[in-house]
Amino acid sequence: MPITPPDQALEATARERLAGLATPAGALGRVGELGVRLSAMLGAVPPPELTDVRLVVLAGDHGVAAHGVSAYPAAVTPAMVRSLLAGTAGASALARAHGVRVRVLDIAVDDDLDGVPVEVSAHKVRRGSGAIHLEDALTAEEVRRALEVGRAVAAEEIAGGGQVLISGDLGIGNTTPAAALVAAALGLPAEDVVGRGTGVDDAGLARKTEVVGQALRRAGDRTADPVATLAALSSADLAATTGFVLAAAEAGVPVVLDGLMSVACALTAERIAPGAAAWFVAGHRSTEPAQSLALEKLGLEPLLDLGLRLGEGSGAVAAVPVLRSAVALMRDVALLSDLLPC
Ligand SMILES: O=C(O)c1ccc[n+]([C@@H]2O[C@H](COP(=O)([O-])O)[C@@H](O)[C@H]2O)c1
Ligand SMILES: Cc1cc2nc[nH]c2cc1C
Repeated sequence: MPITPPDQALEATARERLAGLATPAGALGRVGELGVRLSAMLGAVPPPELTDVRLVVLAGDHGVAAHGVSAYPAAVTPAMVRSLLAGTAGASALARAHGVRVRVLDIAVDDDLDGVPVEVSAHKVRRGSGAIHLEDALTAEEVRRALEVGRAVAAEEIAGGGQVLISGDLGIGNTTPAAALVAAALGLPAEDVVGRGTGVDDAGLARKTEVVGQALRRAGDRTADPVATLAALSSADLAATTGFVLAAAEAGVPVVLDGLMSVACALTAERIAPGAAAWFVAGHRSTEPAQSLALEKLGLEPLLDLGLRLGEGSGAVAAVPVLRSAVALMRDVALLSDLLPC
């Protein structure tokens, strides 16, 4: 589906309102710019209060995790799914602090998740995804299903009243396929995109760079096509995340992007449907180099830069108060013309 950009006329009206506020010209800096963008995206000047912001964490495991690319074992993935469900993960704490709803979905966790509510795995595509340096992450049919799952979940959240969506990720090893997606999209070598993820040492970083390089060579010229790239180099959870952000952009609903996984999928969505990035707000800058490279390509400047590298949607959730600040300024500040005698 083609992307309809945010309303240009509303953006112009919002820009006029910002210029007329009882502040020195430009004094609201990028918060003012965000207020203008949110007005256009949310369809009103001033924009409505953000009372319904929704985080969906799409979890999955990755074949590369068995090849020395992470500082942690794959057993962490199901453990953190349970923690998110219990409300004890980092993103849970931030979401509670900032009034953000959290939904956790098992898209490709390599575990039965016994005892976890069945709806958490209702959209499961498969257990784990292929080790991308040795085999394709997904079949073409699995890519199609994962994209569809992500789209369906976004549609559910929008139908339920979500004004702003956030995609969160969870899965040991996922910074390896995400870095590969960015390298493929930007035509960069492995050395430029690979970071330390959960904190691998120098030997781990070298292994990870080799894995990404091998994966890119294996994918060959399929990287010219974004959907073929998802089959070769991503995972079911990353393909679902791509479908999630794509469907939000198609529906004209803003998405606050998080760290590397969220931004790699946003970049893939922009490759599939040019113009999607107009609906994305960069929540924060991750420490992963590929995230910054992808944000630059998307033309997005992150709101926060706090050295976060947690994932789970945490950086995007931390940025929600900045979005609410932008909305409050657009709504509640007087016009200078109303304060000055004529
Ligand atoms: O959001 C990020 O940019 C980010 C950067 C580093 C690590 N993470 C999280 O850590 C896990 C992946 O790290 P790794 O080293 O196992 O590839 C995964 O669960 C992510 O949510 C997330
Ligand atoms: C403990 C832990 C929590 C996480 N949350 C997202 N990725 C993670 C990775 C680890 C290792």
